[in-house]
Amino acid sequence: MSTDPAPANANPNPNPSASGGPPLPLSLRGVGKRYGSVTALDDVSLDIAEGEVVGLLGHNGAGKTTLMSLVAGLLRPDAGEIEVLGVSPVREPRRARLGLGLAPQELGVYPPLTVRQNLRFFAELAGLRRREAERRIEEAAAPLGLTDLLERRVGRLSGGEQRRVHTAMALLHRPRLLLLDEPTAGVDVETRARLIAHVRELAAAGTAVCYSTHYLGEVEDLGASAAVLDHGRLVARGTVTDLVRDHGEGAVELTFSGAPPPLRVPWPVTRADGTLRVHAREPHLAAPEVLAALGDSLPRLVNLRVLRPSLETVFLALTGQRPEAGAETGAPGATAAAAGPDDGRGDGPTPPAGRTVEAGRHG
Ligand SMILES: Nc1ncnc2c1ncn2[C@@H]1O[C@H](COP(=O)(O)OP(=O)(O)OP(=O)(O)O)[C@@H](O)[C@H]1O
Repeated sequence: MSTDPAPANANPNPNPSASGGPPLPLSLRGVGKRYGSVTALDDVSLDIAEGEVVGLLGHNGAGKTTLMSLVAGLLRPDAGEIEVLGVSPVREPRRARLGLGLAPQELGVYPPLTVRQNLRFFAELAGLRRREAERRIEEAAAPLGLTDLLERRVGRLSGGEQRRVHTAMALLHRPRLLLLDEPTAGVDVETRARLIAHVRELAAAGTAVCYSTHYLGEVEDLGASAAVLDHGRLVARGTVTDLVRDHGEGAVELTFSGAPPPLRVPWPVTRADGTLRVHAREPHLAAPEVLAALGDSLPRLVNLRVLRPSLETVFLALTGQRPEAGAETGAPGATAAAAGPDDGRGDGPTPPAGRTVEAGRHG
């Protein structure tokens, strides 16, 4: 994964509507949502401007799907205000829906019907007349590589092809706000590249896109900015460059056979799921000293990774866990074996809430 890409669509003015411009494609203010005793979203404020792609990041259960469902009017918020192009999906759900397209995480295709019949059905639901619908079907199918599959039954398509059909359905009425909930889950490299290229084209033409994913590389490929949810709270929002500057500490990551040993180094150390992370601004320079500090435990070291500041280390710093789905199986946050204060050298970051410094030498 490369770092510091030039964000193609960073939003210089986060809230044009507040300065008297046209309404934003999406505006959330203090939005909260609970399911019984579970707080799925807590005081979330987020804007998406015309032509902006926002990569919505967060671990399983962070609140991404809930956010999209609220915006699409499928759920009602318990607190706060949502506007889609200036229209409230709570007060005027039908009008708000006209401006948005949603491709939910769960596939919503009808296997016995052909691709064209599936798309036609959704075009009709979106209120398109027959001739217009046929034009839009061709228009949505081509960039997603579906033209040659239009007369095939969806049930006979591969999983990745079905997901492309599912995505095309959300595009038929040319929405100004597009909500894509993990659109590349389970698709191959080619489908992913095609989808990302098309999202970039749509954004270049002015579509605002909220794109949830567990693959951080996609945020950079999309030229997107990022919004990070952690336990229902929006913990970061900005361009990749800004987030890396503000939160992108580096780390030396060590994996051992058996339990990680205690480690005395002049940088903060955290442990999560059997992995030690030594947090240093220049991890490649810290690595030799970290190795030397292992002493008798060195033969048990099975992997060492130098994590240069990137969106991945931003995510780690903010959530305490790796980004990939299923990469971490433990509970969020790191477990402290022994707490100790920062050494005050200034080259190690202060771990955020939810992570505990394990052992830092006082120097
Ligand atoms: N219908 C529901 N009833 C009760 N709890 C729910 C319901 N839907 C979601 N939750 C809970 O709300 C929280 C947020 O879930 P949500 O599906 O929005 O997360 P997510 O970020 O989309 O996760 P994933 O990456 O797994 O799709 C989780 O704790 C989840 O268990």
